[in-house]
Amino acid sequence: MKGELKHYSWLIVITVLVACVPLATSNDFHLRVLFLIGVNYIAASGLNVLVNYTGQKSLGHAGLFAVGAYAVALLTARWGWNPWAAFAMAGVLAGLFGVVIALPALRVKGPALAMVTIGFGIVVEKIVSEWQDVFAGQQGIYGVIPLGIGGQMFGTRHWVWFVLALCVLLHVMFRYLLDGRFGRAFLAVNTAEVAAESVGVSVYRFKVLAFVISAFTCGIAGALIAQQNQYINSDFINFNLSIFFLLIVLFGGNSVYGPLLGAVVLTLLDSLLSRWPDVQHFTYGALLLFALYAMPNGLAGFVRRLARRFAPGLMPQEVLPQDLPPWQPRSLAGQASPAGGEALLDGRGLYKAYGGVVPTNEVDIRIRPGHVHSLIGPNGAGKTTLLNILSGIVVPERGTIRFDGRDIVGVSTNRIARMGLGRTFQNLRLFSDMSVLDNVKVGLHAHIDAGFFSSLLGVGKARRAELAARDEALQILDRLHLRDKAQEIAGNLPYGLQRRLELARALATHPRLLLLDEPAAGLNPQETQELIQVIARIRDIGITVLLIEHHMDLVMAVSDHVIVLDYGQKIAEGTPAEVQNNPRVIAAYLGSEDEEDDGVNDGGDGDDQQHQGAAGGQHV
Ligand SMILES: Nc1ncnc2c1ncn2[C@@H]1O[C@H](COP(=O)(O)OP(=O)(O)OP(=O)(O)O)[C@@H](O)[C@H]1O
Repeated sequence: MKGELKHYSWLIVITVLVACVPLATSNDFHLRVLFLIGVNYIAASGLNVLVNYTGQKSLGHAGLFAVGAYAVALLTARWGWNPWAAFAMAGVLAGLFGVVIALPALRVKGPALAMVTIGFGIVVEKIVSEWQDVFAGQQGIYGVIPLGIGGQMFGTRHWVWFVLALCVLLHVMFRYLLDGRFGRAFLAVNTAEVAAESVGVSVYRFKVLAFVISAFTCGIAGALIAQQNQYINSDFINFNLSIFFLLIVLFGGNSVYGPLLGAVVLTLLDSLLSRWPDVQHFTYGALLLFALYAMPNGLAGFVRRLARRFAPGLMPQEVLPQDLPPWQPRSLAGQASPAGGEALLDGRGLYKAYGGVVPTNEVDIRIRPGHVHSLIGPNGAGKTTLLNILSGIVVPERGTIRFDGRDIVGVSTNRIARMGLGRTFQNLRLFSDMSVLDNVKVGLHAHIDAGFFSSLLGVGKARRAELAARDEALQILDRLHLRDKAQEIAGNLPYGLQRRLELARALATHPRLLLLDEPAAGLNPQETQELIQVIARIRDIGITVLLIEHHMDLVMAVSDHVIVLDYGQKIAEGTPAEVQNNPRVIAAYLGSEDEEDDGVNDGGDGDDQQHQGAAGGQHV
């Protein structure tokens, strides 16, 4: 991990300094502010995963804070639970509520998601203020039992030390989690959901997980407030609290350190302005606007930019290993290929319509292992739709697909990717804010043996798996001559290299079958020549390829087998030479008076479809 020693040295120094504050002062107000900074950091540390990493903006997390606060209140004051057990249960219950609000979040995005979370916050607010019998509304629940050790309840100092210890623990755990496989997957879901699915990341699972993590930390924060005050009432739970939490993470910025910066600055500001509530709300609004406008990456991003500019030595830069052996795809070793003439992928009678347009019309497709297959056809012939069907992005209305002996119609894209079907996209879908190396590491996601808890705790196994993934990602980059770009931001690469990076990411999934959607689009002639060699090398290492291309030179140079689509129907297939001389193919590309009579365009409402010949020079 980057700058490990330096990080822990700083962490120890800061922790010791903060821990000394309660010894140096007995001023209750100052200690209370310190305690609140810690509580707000705890709430924001999980919300950071949801908002900044996964891109899900929530305006209802006061509701989850309430779940934690009322859980400890009811469990200890009403039902006599041990305060530690109640504290732990508060986090668990809030986590479960996180699943509840995650479910609508899987269907809606952006402003609609914000509305759903606001709705949740309002419902909780109403319940705790109106359901007097249980939650006692504004009057509140007294007698909440605080935490303590050996029968001694925590005093103000102990609370500060306890919250400090929790903050340090959460910081270390989130740093492990977010620097590894899970952090990359959250960011991937945020940047390009379809691409994340295509490399084996379940968007569904990671969105739910992010909600659960954020709910857990907000629940813990609520429990801390209720137990420290020994009291909770409905006035604590309001929309402003949700805004405050969101503001901390947006203002803090997209980094493990963001919530800390946000919590320190905004809690101090909150304490300073608490005497003037009107100015307080105005200031929050102004800060939010300022943060979004001037610091799109928050305070952490701003500090990072300053450090890069004025003190680059402070920025940790991972030292990458040199002289790694050439890459060999692990998953192919020892895997039996389908025997003899058996197809690796066998699609039959595939049909998909969009209204009157039928881009896939009763198509049969057989992909033989170890061969390069090309899928060609005029613009709008249905090539990308067919690729989307094969990779699970589009579900066909009819037809069957067997991949490697298993039926994959209706199976999620991420599961199909894990079975060994990798792909690239016609319009690049890189994780453009991540480094080149991290893009490839996301490709390796399903092959990194590090579960949630071992990643969170940074156990040896997870860290070794991370290092192995880094080395393998470098080997793949080396194979595609991108090794020297490993630490650059993917979105900053020239277009041709971005295309190559997408190919590297797809290779990292250890595909048995690789689908390439117009891999030469936008490449110059030299890059296209290099791509021909790359595809041949991919085939030589045992990966079967199906590619869509308009560049006929490339198709003819690399293909063992060519399939031609027109108006959603397969009109020809065979060797490049056979297809090249097929009159139906020539007619489809150049147009022919006999077209109508040939029945080539019988599929769907062909007349409605835009049917253009291939671009100049792309004749068969
Ligand atoms: N989600 C969709 N909704 C409606 N129509 C769609 C959708 N996806 C594809 N189509 C239509 O299906 C037809 C085939 O599109 P597709 O992208 O599969 O063709 P293509 O052969 O890959 O074209 P190109 O070579 O231009 O990329 C087009 O008419 C397109 O507008």
